[in-house]
Amino acid sequence: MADGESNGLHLELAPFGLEHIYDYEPDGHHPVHLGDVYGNNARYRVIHKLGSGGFATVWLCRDTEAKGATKYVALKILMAETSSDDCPELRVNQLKDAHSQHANEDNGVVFICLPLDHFKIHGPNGDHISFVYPVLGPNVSLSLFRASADPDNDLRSLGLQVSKAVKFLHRQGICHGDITPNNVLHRTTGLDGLNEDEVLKILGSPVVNTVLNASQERHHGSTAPDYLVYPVNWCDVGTQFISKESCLIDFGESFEISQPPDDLGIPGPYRSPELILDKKASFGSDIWALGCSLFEIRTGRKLFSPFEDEDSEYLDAFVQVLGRLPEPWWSTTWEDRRRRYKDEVDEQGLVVAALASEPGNDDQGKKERTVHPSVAANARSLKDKIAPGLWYMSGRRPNGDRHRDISQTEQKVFAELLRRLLEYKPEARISTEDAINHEWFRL
Ligand SMILES: Nc1ncnc2c1ncn2[C@@H]1O[C@H](COP(=O)(O)OP(=O)(O)OP(=O)(O)O)[C@@H](O)[C@H]1O
Repeated sequence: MADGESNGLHLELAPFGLEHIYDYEPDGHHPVHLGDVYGNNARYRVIHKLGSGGFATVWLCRDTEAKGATKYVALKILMAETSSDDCPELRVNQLKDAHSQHANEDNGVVFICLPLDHFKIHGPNGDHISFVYPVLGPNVSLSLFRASADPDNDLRSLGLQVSKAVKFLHRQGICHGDITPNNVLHRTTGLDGLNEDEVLKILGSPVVNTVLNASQERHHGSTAPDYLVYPVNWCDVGTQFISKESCLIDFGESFEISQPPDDLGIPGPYRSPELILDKKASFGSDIWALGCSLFEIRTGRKLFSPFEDEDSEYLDAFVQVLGRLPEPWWSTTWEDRRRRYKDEVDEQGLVVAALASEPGNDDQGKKERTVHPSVAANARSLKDKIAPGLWYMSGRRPNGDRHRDISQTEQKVFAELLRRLLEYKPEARISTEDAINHEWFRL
């Protein structure tokens, strides 16, 4: 029941899907309650929660100054400690300017979530930079699969939209730094113009989780809210409100190409080899993450998802599918390699396990053949990885998994695109400019 003890507070109900209660302290999250108002002239009134991440909470608000029809917006409130005047998320303002200069071009900016407004909130935990964004829906997920008459085409189209968004960013000299399917959300449609009751009927009424102190009583401090709010559950929202158009969010890891950071907070499955081995971030690391994301969008599965979330396990997963790493990574930089793999590859160019018990060894492979068919456990190429097709796992309903084959032709063409996005050396990877002209997007 308890969810973090550091500020002495805990939650009455399960903490799943909620921000950490211990992040409600000085420099942390701003405490928000339903009905609160923010912005100039108290313009934005909170009516629901849309989500939270490691650095922010995101709220559904009614824009009370909208003329004519009702209008809803998403209010993203950054933690105070990430609200510096040079915080990466402010880069979206720069993109907004670039957008107004190139408004009429088909340049991918429509697939980037640009702010409508921004301001600071002064609260008990500090000053919080806050952005007003359009209200977006779920990340690329079952929703589309549920609704689509032609999921193959729709998923490729989503892939093209993300690629175009990244192309636009790179043209502006900006790397996103955190390209993952979690940061690609569907746009919503049909909410503006409805009254608040109607919107809550569609999205579900907010459910709250009371914050308690060590004596199991409601707390009375100012740094935490009285309750946390569970976010909208998009699985229960009618697909007619979820558009087939997508939008890239979260610029919290973004950087100018001229000033790359020493590392990125991007999750393991999307980290490129040069990020892991040389701590180098560049356009190339975005392209690698785009390749992993396109695979996941199209197949519903992660391309690289070792059992343990550790660098060496990811490198292992790469060489199983993509072959030996180039030098000096293979012989020098990846210290654990010699323990795992022989120096030489086999006659087909595949890596050879050094020990009988290591991944890549056939005996190990045989044991793994009993796993779920969506897991291409013995895949030794990108085509092998794609071969199990599109899978959506439903943790919610028994037998709720959904499957769809991917044609042999598409497997071959898609593997060819991924191979070019996932070249080991970042400078050898295809640019987004060339990627969007690839045959896969025209199937
Ligand atoms: N404009 C939006 N409309 C609807 N929901 C949104 C919007 N922006 C963000 N969200 C939801 O809020 C969650 C957190 O947002 P975001 O990823 O931008 O926060 P963060 O703290 O910067 O994230 P992270 O820890 O993932 O880097 C998202 O995963 C998404 O579910």
